[in-house]
Formats: sequence, C-alpha cells, structure tokens
Amino acid sequence: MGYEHNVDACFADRIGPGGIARAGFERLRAEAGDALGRLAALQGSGRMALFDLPATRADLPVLQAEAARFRADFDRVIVLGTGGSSLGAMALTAIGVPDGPELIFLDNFEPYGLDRALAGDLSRTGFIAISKSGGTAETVAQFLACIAAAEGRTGGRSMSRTFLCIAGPGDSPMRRIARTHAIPVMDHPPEIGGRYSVFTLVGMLPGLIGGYDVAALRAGAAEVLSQAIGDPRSPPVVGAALQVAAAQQRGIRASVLMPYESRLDQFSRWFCQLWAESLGKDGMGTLPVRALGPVDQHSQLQLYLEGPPDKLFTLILSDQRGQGPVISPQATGGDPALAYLAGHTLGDVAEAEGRATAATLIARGRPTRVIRIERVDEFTLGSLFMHFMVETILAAHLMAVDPFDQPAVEEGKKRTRDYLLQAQAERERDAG
Ligand SMILES: O=P(O)(O)OC[C@H]1O[C@](O)(CO)[C@@H](O)[C@@H]1O
Repeated sequence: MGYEHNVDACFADRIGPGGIARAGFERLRAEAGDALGRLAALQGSGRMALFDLPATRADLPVLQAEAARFRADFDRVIVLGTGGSSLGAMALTAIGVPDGPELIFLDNFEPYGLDRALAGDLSRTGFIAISKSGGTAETVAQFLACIAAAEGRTGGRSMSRTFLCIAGPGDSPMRRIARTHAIPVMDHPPEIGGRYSVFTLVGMLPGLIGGYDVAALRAGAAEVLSQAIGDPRSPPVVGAALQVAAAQQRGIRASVLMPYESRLDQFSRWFCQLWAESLGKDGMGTLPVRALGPVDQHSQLQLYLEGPPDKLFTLILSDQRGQGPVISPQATGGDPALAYLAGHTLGDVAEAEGRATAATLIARGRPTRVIRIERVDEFTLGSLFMHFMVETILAAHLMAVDPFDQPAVEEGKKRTRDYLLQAQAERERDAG
C-alpha cells in the first residue's frame, strides 16, 4: 500500500481522557465494515461506479490522444472549473513538475486572476472548461469571458481546437455555449459526483496533459479499495469509525489534516471539500481544517496544543531524511546553539519536526493519527484519494447522512442569481 495508518494515539488507553474508548469505536468499526461490504457488493453493477474506476483502463487511450494534442499545441492550458471539477486535478498536478504545458487552474472565481491569465499570449493557450451540472455560475461566466477573449487571438486555430468542455450529459448552459462555438464536449459521468471525480476524465485529462502517470494513480486507489473490501480492519474502515467515535464520545468538532509536505497542501484542499460537502447535513459533520507542516507550527500549533480539545489530528508524514541541501558543520561557524543542525540535510530537519509535532500532540493528550508515506507520487496519491473517499462515505453511513448530495449549497446559488437579476433590473430602470 502507498501508506501506513497508525491510530494508536487516538485512544484513551494510550493518551488518557482526551482519547476515545475502544468499545464504542469497535462497534462503529464493525458497522462501517458491514456498510463497506454492502457497497462492495454493488461493484460492477454501475450503482457504485466509483469503485469500478480504479481498475478501468479502457478510457485512457482516448484521453491520452486528447492530452497529446493539448501537449503538442499549447504552452499553457487554462482549466476552468470549481470545487469537485478542479480540486482533484489540482491535487494531482501539485505533486511535482513532470513536463508539458503549464496548467493554470482558475478555480477561484475573481476578476484579477482571470485578467492576468488572459493577458498572456493566447496563441499557444488551450482551455478546458469543466462542470458536471454545466450550469455553475462561476464556470459558465469564466467560459464566456475566455471565449470572448480568445476570439481573434488564437493564432488562427479554430475555437474547436482551442477549447474543450467536460459536462454532464443532457442539456445545460455550458453545452449550449459549446454548441454555439462548435466546441467539443466530453461527458462527465453522471453517476460520479464532482468531489468523487478525480479518477474520471475530470482528473485524468489534466493529469495526462501535465505528464502524470494516471494509471499509477488508479493503481494506488485499486490497492486501497481491494484491501479495504477484503479486510474490515483496513485503514479507511478504521478511519471512518475513528472520526465518528471521536465526535460522538469526545465532542470532537474539527478534523485537522496536516501533511508535512507542501506538495500535499492541495490534497488537503481536496479533502476539505470532500469532508464538508459529504457530511455537513442534518446537523452532522465535523469541520475539515487544512494545515501544513512545518509552516503551521508557527501559526496553528499553539491552539492545537492548548486550545479547546475538540480536534482530531491527522498528520501525513514522509521520510524526507537525507533530502535537500546539507547544513555543513563549517557553515554553523561552530556556534554551539546551532550544533543540533550541523551535518543534517533540510529533509532531516523537516522529518524531525513532523515527528516532534506528532509526539507533542500525543503528549498533550490530543487524539492524533499518523499516516506515513514513503514518497509523494501518483501511486501514493491515488491511495490517499481512495482512502479518504471510502473513509468519508463510511463516516456518512455512520452519521446517517447521504455522502453524495449537497442540498444546501443551492440556496446561495439562487440568491446570487436573484441579486444579479435585481441589479440588471435596476440598471435598466436607471437607464430608461
Ligand atoms: O461541476 P459543477 O456542477 O460545476 O459543480 C462544481 C461544484 O459546485 C458544487 O455543486 C457546490 O456548489 C460542488 O458540489 C461541485 O463540486
């Protein structure tokens, strides 16, 4: 597997009263294991398509061909899409810099970023607009703005070769815009929710354009899934029971994810959407918190150690020993205050800091799970994606909420539309 999962320091028998009791946890773990068994029975039926994706390879040739075209034609690819339509690919392409065109994700809707991106040379810039619903205001508005900006600036390339759209099947504003401009549209699988879509073309295509090994990503996911299905004590089952037991028994209100790897910071953003939108309903759910080590030791850690004991910590640690520049003993100038650094690499220091934070949290009786990874690569990331998806789905089961919907976000979207219509009406009234 791409990781080791250690939850010992979450239990009262290890960390004292801040920890959870084994008995209640074991009941939840058994229930989560049963739920996974029922979901696994749907494999291959199309009713749990997420579980079929890791073993799928048939879609890759078409995506590889499309990616090859983008790689040949463009120096920059601007990806439009928000939430589940971008976070997975952003997490994947944050793990390294293989090669290929620069990928620019305009996931946060704001004029400044779009203006800057569009101010560049558009003759070697491709665009991919992604929206499962095909109607998300931010993505549709960006799509229209990019089409308008690209017209006459594509270096003679047709719109159909400059833009690509990924949208759910059926009529939608995005599809209508694409049709007007003869922009090709690929289908977003309707049976996979946006925040679970990283293993579909939504994650795979940007990944392939960036030169990432997407088969390894799926292989990592496949391994976690098959192990979880075969073993009711597997990490995602244990993780779900842990999160729910912590909330039920210890009033835990927040789930902090703290990788000690900048390359996994985007992964934490992906996790936050997954956890929040899947669980936050009917008064249930815990607050997902994105933290990054070591930098947040100098920002959040004081609160984590001495603030309210309402957080469950998940640290993702990798063995960075031996990596990076060496601090030579000569460079420390023989200063005794710096003797502890002499001869170490920067990776040695980062590794010691991650270990120290885990030990300090544990010493303070704060429930702390440690996920150890060997390296940050596609296989490991695929493992972590699948781990947290299964953990989230099973936690939802234990909380009796639906992990696949997000009914409340519609309210804000409707208000946005109303405000804009109102402003339009006022403008027209003032004008005439
Ligand atoms: O892919 P779409 O339909 O544009 O949705 C983007 C995101 O917006 C949400 O619906 C929330 O507003 C998310 O669930 C989703 O990932």
